[in-house]
Amino acid sequence: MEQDPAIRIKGLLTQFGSNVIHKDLDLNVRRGEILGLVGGSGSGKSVLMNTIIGLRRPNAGSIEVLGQNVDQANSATLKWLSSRWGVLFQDGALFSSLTVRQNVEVPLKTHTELSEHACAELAEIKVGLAGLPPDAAHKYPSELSGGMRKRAGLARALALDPDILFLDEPTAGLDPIGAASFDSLVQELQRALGLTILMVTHDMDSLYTVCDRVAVLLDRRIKVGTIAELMEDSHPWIAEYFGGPRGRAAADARRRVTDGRKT
Ligand SMILES: Nc1ncnc2c1ncn2[C@@H]1O[C@H](COP(=O)(O)OP(=O)(O)OP(=O)(O)O)[C@@H](O)[C@H]1O
Repeated sequence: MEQDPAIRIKGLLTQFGSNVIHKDLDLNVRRGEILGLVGGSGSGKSVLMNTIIGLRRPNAGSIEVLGQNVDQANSATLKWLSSRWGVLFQDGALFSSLTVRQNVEVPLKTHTELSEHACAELAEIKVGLAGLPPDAAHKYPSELSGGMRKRAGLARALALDPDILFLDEPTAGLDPIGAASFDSLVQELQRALGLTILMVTHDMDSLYTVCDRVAVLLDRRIKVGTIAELMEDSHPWIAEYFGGPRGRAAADARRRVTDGRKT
């Protein structure tokens, strides 16, 4: 029997005035998978993520995360849920007046009764887990490169050992080497920690390299499948997305890597 999904969305309606963003949208995110979320600009990817994490109430429909109904959750349940998920916002969303270590300590101090010393030690472990050198813990966000800021945001998202990670365009703005190394980190963390990951991305290489399945936000609803399955889809946007020049280039690059491993 299939396990309950980590996230179950049923019949979601999202609208701003007369502007309908999602309608009759269904989505199951399986436990332990890395699901990429793609869609045209303005199709509602960020709004969907914000709705799943309770920052916005759906106009209709239901959202369950780890078996709890988010839209009807009381503040205690929401607090519990927010300790079970970690979020990496697009710009890292770090507090600029706090060092990296202090940023990572924020969720620890909000959600646990740990001592100052234990919070500091745990925060430093998470900084290392996110692939940052130890001295980065004492730096301010303004002293870090874009890639390091993303890793610092990731360290904070991992602070409470979450079950689910939400990543909003984690490789945007990174050079190809930085992006590839971030992708590897995400994959390693998923395997080591058994995380469920929902990742909004426009990065074709990330989709091919790290995602188990891809959810396409299209015409206010979601179509989900492996890339191979989606490539069989006749919808013109999906065909162009995966069969267009960037999609083909990413597929070729992936094939070369896989062939290289076999020889
Ligand atoms: N607070 C708001 N009030 C009114 N409209 C909003 C609000 N937030 C988002 N929207 C609208 O919802 C739609 C979806 O926005 P969203 O930011 O989720 O798109 P997206 O798919 O993440 O786009 P991109 O890939 O460009 O970041 C857009 O048309 C946007 O203008």
